[in-house]
Amino acid sequence: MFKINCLNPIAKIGLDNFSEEYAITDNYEEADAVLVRSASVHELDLPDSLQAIARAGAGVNNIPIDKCAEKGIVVFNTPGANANGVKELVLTGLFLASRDIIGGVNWVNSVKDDPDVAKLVEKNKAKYAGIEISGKKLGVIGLGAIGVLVANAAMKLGMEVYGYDPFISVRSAWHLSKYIKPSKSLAEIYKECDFISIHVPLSDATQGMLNEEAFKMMKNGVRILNFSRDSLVNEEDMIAALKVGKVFKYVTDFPTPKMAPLNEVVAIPHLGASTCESEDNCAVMAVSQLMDYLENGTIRNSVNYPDCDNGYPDNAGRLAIHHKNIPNMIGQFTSALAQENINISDMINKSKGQYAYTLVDIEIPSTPEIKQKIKAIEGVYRVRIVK
Ligand SMILES: NC(=O)c1ccc[n+]([C@@H]2O[C@H](COP(=O)([O-])OP(=O)(O)OC[C@H]3O[C@@H](n4cnc5c(N)ncnc54)[C@H](O)[C@@H]3O)[C@@H](O)[C@H]2O)c1
Ligand SMILES: O=C(O)CC[C@@H](O)C(=O)O
Repeated sequence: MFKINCLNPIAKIGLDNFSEEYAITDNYEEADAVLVRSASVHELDLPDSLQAIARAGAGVNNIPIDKCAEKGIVVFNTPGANANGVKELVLTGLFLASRDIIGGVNWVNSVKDDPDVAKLVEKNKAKYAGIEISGKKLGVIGLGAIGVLVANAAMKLGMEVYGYDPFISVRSAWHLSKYIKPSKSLAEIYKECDFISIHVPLSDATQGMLNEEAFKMMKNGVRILNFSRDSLVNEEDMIAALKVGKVFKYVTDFPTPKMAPLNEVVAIPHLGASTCESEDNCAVMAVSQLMDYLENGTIRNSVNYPDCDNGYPDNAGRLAIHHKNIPNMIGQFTSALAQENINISDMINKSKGQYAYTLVDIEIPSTPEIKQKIKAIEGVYRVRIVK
């Protein structure tokens, strides 16, 4: 029986896919695997029972992925599963940034009981006027699952779209419209674009990338959209740029105490992935990946371990070994098994950065003694008996 703990509410359609071999537990400390959305795992201990964490979503900055890797805990996410939900809100954001729609609606609410409201509207509406997005230049930074959908959709709405992503995947490149202009530098995006939307993961490399230096290069009155993570933007620098009108509107899915009260900021309560469809897609994908990992040792869409699939374990035994990606690990595994006169019937080894993963199928059922022998090898983080 595998015990699953949910750190956030997870869509029922996903949880319903767990077979009777699984039980949902309220006790994180005894969980074999955890499902999470935005709850932070950084402050939590990682119990020895924990084998996997599945993020029902894209961003994994709420999970200590290296610490997990070193304990042999595989961290999954669900690439693309909520991308359409986010894209639709980004399109909404483009329109909210083009005229002061929120300011105007709030003002109408403040005068709604006035019998002369219709006259007041005609007298005051100019304050909330703006521009059309058609014909304007949009810069999309990060052309992954979301960025590509945003770029293609904005192009269809008549925008001239520039895209920047030095690490674009083949899959994304396939899906990107040929009408999107590839930018060679961020500077080109900053200098050319009337609207800029950022779709990169938060990391040491991207933290604070929209800062004073970047704003200096931008057009006066640029509109900036951030549906990725708050600290991609340097808050003080953004506030300064808003005050002088360098940035006309900042639309963000991540309100902060300093940003939320500003008139030039449209602060949305992290709603990007909050649609029935996105929540269902993420839950179904996360649960499927967890089950395949727990039952077969298969890794799909992990952010700290490599993809690795040796199918259903149809030999007598299977060991899943998490280890450092250094020379002579496989040699030591095979020697250890040979010393016990155990024949290997199949084996697969994959690596991702400094971490590696080996699935070894053997001709006898795995035992705690075999597990212990492999675990004793220097550089091994975890050994799991799959079968
Ligand atoms: N608001 C929400 O509810 C919501 C929902 C989903 C995702 N997100 C956020 O959006 C981010 C993107 O999601 P996604 O599904 O498109 O992820 P993704 O992994 O498919 O795409 C990210 C893209 O950013 C690119 N990239 C990385 N560093 C870059 C850099 N320095 N400059 C330019 N491009 C760079 C990568 O090459 C990749 O193509 C997530 O990491 C998450 O933080 C927010
Ligand atoms: O789960 C959510 O609501 C937010 C998800 C989103 O921020 C993500 O990175 O996928």
